[in-house]
Amino acid sequence: MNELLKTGFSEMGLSVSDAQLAQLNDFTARMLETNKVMNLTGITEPEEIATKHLLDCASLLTAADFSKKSVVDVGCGAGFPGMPLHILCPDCELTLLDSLRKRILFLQSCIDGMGLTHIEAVHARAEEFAAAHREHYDFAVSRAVAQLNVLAELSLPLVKPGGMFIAMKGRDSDEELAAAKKAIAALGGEAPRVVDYTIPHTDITHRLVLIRKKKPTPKQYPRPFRKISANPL
Ligand SMILES: C[S@@+](CC[C@H](N)C(=O)[O-])C[C@H]1O[C@@H](n2cnc3c(N)ncnc32)[C@H](O)[C@@H]1O
Repeated sequence: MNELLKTGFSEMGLSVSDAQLAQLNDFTARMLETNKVMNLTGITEPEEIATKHLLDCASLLTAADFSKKSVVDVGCGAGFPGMPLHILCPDCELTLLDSLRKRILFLQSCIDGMGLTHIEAVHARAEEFAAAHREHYDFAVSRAVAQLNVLAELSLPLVKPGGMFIAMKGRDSDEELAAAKKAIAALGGEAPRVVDYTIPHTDITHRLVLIRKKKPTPKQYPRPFRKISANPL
């Protein structure tokens, strides 16, 4: 796995230390061990973890500078993209957020066991977390959580004006983006900028959707989840 990661990061223009590689391995081992008793990931081959999880998530670092910035990972699941992002950029202030308690307990055990700092794992629904953390973060990031019009209402309220929401999507997301245009504008976001990338060592092309927040989100958002899903913006 280390050779794949080293050459992959180098292809992406990212530098990674031996200590960071060891941490990525440590996190992977903890995830696979816990995955035996808890559903964390369907990807269990080390090579696939390297490409489809670790290198994929590292693509965020090619699009923005997270150093010393506050970042929330909305719907982080087993820690993606947040954990690799934080291991590769340890001075970002990261909040891992998920509505499933057992995944947050797993992540807390990784934070404690690996001695990580500048990172917290929070059990909450994003739309409820916004009540106390509205416009608090420089960045929100998210992968594989919801359609963009719904995800924007979960994520953009957490971002400061001038900050950015980055959604990790597939390359086939043109229609989804078009359908989210109105929602993004209503929530205070600028029109998205899209960056497509191919994950090193694969022929998989994914997409970063970068949404700059230009003005505060109106107070009526986010709505309770039943309203968001029944009547998406
Ligand atoms: C398919 S998983 C994706 C996990 C991870 N982001 C990844 O790419 O591997 C979606 C995660 O989003 C979480 N989730 C869904 N809706 C949420 C919400 N409103 N607030 C917080 N977490 C949410 C779920 O509990 C689940 O862990």
